[in-house]
Amino acid sequence: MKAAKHQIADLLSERKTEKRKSFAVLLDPDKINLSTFPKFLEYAAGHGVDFFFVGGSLITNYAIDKLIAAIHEYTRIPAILFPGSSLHIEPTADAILLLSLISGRNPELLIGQHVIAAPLLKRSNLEVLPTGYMLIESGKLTTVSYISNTTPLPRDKPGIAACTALAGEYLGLKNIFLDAGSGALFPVPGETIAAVRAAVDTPIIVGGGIDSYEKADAALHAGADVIVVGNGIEANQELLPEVAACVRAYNEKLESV
Ligand SMILES: CC(C)=CCC/C(C)=C/CC/C(C)=C/CC/C(C)=C/COP(=O)(O)OP(=O)(O)O
Ligand SMILES: O=P(O)(O)OC[C@@H](O)CO
Ligand SMILES: [Mg+2]
Repeated sequence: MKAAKHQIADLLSERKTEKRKSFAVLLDPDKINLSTFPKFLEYAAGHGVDFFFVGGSLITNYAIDKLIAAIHEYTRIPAILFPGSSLHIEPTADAILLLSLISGRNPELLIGQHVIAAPLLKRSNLEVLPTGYMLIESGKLTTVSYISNTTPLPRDKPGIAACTALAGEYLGLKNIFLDAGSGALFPVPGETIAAVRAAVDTPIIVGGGIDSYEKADAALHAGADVIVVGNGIEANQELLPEVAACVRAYNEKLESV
């Protein structure tokens, strides 16, 4: 096997050790207007976004390559694929969250798509980030739950989430992603994040329904390492500097201790 790239994995694990938090913006390829995108990219870079996650459960507009090219042209922010299927692999991205949907029992999303993706990933120069992906019930049926044909974990059972994450870590997954689902009514509960934080040593990514400073802050305090925001910023771009300020405030507080 050719030498693997570890840049983003190393960054995530260093930041986790230093308890420094990161902010990822989810870009839905179906919702990006390429003519206004450069302006948005400069705005995001100016406010200190750490990562772009690029993807969706269902993508109908196959312009991921153009989106990645613009990210590289206008920013130095890593473009990380967040794929719903092996059709969403774009080799010009910097990395890919190789999700295994461990909260579900759909073999296609535990290992099936990965077998199809493996030779493409090997040929690409993508950094592979093996990630245990867990859906948490969030008050409504989300696109990802419907498309994946899986039942999310109950939101009042942090113990099940902790055991699932721990099993994922024992299986060798290097990150845990707790997702309430895009546009969730309720974000992942703090108790669930805290239980998973206590169970595993991996970086924890948290997303779904984070649409305010307070919700971002609650997730960070519960133990999230990376906060992901998509829909909230699509609806109101002012949310981007708000969440960025929340992550920055958390990190600055650390430095002053
Ligand atoms: C192995 C490879 C390459 C792919 C499979 C990856 C797996 C297991 C995916 C799990 C299931 C899945 C469909 C994940 C998609 C997650 C995602 C990018 C969500 C973003 O939000 P949307 O669900 O698109 O919500 P909207 O309806 O708001 O657009
Ligand atoms: O769009 P939102 O609700 O911010 O969710 C982001 C991401 O975690 C969804 O997979
Ligand atoms: Mg989408």
